[in-house]
Amino acid sequence: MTERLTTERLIEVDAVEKVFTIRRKAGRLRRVKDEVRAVDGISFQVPRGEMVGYIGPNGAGKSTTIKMLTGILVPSGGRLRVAGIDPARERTRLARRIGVVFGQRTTLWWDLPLKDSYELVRRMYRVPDAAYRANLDRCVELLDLAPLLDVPVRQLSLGQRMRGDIAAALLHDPEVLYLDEPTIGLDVISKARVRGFLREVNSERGTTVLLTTHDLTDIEQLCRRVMVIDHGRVVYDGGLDGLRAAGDGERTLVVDLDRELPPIEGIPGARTVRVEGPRQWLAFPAARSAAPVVAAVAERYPLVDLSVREPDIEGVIARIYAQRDE
Ligand SMILES: Nc1ncnc2c1ncn2[C@@H]1O[C@H](COP(=O)(O)OP(=O)(O)OP(=O)(O)O)[C@@H](O)[C@H]1O
Repeated sequence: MTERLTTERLIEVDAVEKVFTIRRKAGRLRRVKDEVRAVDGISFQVPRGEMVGYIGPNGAGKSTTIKMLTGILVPSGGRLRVAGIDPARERTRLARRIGVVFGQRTTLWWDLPLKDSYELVRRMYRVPDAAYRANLDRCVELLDLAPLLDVPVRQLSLGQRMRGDIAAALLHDPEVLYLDEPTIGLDVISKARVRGFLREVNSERGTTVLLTTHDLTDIEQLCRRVMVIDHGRVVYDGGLDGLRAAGDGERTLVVDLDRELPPIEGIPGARTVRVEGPRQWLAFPAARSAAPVVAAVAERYPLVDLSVREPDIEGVIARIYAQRDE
């Protein structure tokens, strides 16, 4: 039973802290120590097979968390387990079970053709031949890598290199994939390709994914669950819909009336924010149901058509950060 539970919760983070001590000059000779609490008591769990967004403003502690989850950094406090392994203690054993992509830098060998980098990964992780072939073929096909295999990494464009990096992280069949900004700097088409591939990896292979990004479209398209971190603490952990509500966001009811009319008035819990000809926009709290607003409008106005728009997630998150800073 215990074994089952530990394998189900693939990532376990319990009251984890990371404090950096930095020394800075204070006057001509004196140096003082400053402490930066990069991660300040974070707890969460990720079950096997989930794809979770891990977002937050610059300096929130996202990369530090991922570095602790890979074993690169040792936590100052708390407890971490990935696939039942303590990352800092057994970094090498863990490396066989995880894949990591840091969007800002490559893990590939700069001067080698892509396929030689992959060969090195195969040897490093002692990937059995059949599994290596199958994984490589799949990545080459889905990430369109065939024309790039003989090209030295340094000659690849950012988008090509990113696809190459993602493939390298998956050749040894990791159970967990950490992605730190995997779509940074990519054009629209490359982003779509990378997202499609990640969706496939998660749904077909059941790979658990922790995704850090500043591009909220990544989150909207890939993750059902999102964690928001700010000043080293988790300030939200839940579904995207709940996030919209938590940010005190508003949804918008767009109604088409059968003719131009003055702004709609007297709808409980809603206010008209825009009028364009026969079309009007009414804002209401994201956490509330649209049904009573629709019913109240339909009762008193000649309603022809309607739609409900979700709050813009970017605005919602900006509001959450602003609330925290207040
Ligand atoms: N090696 C280090 N030494 C000292 N301070 C550090 C170190 N690494 C990170 N920090 C500090 O810890 C805090 C969290 O940094 P981290 O890189 O984890 O943030 P982030 O959420 O990944 O930000 P970004 O979105 O900008 O990548 C920041 O204040 C950063 O300056």
